Amino acid sequence: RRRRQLRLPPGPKKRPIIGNMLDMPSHCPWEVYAGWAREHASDIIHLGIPITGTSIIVLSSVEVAQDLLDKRSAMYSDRPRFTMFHDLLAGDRFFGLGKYGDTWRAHRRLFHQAFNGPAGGRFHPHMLKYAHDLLRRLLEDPVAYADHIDHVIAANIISIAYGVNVESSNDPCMTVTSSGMDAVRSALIPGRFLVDAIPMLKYLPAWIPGAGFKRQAAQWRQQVQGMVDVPFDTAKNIFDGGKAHPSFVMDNLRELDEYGPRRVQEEDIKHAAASIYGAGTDTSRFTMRVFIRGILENPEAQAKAQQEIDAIVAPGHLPDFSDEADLPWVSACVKETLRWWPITPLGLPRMVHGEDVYRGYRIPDGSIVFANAWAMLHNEATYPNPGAFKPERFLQQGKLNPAVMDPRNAAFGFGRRICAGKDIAWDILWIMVASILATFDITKAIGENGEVLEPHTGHAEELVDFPLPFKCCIKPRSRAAEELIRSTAKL
Ligand code: HEM
Repeated sequence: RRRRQLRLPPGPKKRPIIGNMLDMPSHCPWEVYAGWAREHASDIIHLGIPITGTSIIVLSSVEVAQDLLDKRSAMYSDRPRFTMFHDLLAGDRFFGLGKYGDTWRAHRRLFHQAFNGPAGGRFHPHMLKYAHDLLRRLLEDPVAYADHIDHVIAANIISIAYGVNVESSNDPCMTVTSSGMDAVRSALIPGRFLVDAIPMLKYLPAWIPGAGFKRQAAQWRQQVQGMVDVPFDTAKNIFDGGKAHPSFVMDNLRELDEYGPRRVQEEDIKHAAASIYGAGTDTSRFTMRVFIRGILENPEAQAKAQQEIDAIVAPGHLPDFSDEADLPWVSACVKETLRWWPITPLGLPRMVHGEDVYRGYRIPDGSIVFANAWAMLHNEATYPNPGAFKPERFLQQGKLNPAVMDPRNAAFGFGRRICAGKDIAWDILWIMVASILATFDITKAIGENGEVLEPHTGHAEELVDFPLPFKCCIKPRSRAAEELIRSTAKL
């Protein structure tokens, strides 16, 4: 009872019954939340809607996020449930959005074995091959750069997950996964389905007028099933035919063959593999788009990174992972990309289990918690002039400056549910950024009358926040760069 008398964290004034219902931002909520945190001088704020029983906590500093999501992870590691997505579509099969329980633990373990730290190095040859494929595509058709990034990232992730080589966007592995992701994205749009606010509606029969969401859910369920089954079955057929390319699925199938289902289950391999695609594709491809957008803001950074590459990488060669330690400018560009425009600005939501007390404030049981990565990565005190794309902020005397917070500490989340692919995500981004900087100049597009076209600032706010495609000019740096790209081995 004493706990219940404690104050909630500060936040915008609540009206009777509806609380903050009318305050809920529909546009860039991360910026609005950061403004409220400043206004109330508190890096933990609360929003509530008593009539629906909704309680939202927003964390705006790395310190509070670590205190709660890391140090009290037993209470803060679950995800909220959305009736449309969880009950009618996908259940807990995608562990990143699923319950904090045994399935999550089993899938997370498989990820850990495959991707954490040095383990992810096994996939460097895949990443290098696809980075070179991107260069070839950019050379042939630079205008469609965004499509090439989308294709190559998706193909790269499929090859890491399944060991299947997809060359064209019409490959069934590519079309089913992309259609499955469309369904996942659509089902998770906040506020789109009444059934998320009134879960009882899920019991309506599908034929009843007004129950169109159930028919929609049935169609999306099939798309999601295709995304889970088709690439896995393709990989299994190749594996059963006696070939095994290094990949998440084939490595685990081999383990299943050797040790039986004691250590790993086929269903877990299959669903965890779908999570690699589900969680890794949009995040990585949109972050690459942010990189291109950022470089347009700061041509000097591009020139500096290129000078560094020219000094370190031998003529006639492209950057490789072994160059990473000697290319701090390239790493600074990737860090600044993650900081400048975090594509998951509010991370992925958590749900609190049990009443908690923090800094004298009451955190109600069942609250939804957002770690506002955008606020942390745009904090003036940590990153002066945060709205500018300035990779140099991470450098001191030509080296990475350890005193400046690594944006990975916020961009990939916190605690036990921190991004399970953060190490390979970094590697995929790093090698693509290094390869592009080594061979291309990216500049603003030129209009018909020779005028410089400023890239628009439009962005899409879905599950992730990302720049809508913008025009730019991507040209090989020299004849030698062009020849180097043409000389790379085809997939
Ligand atoms: C730039 C690329 C990426 C960004 C910015 C990113 C960001 C995030 C964030 C913010 C979370 C939520 C963490 C939390 O709740 O605290 C997350 C979760 C996750 N990410 Fe990533 N991610 C990226 C790439 C990837 C890749 C390539 C993979 C797969 C190989 C991946 C797999 C996952 C999974 C499975 C989860 C759920 C973890 C769990 O709930 O236990 N991510 N990611």
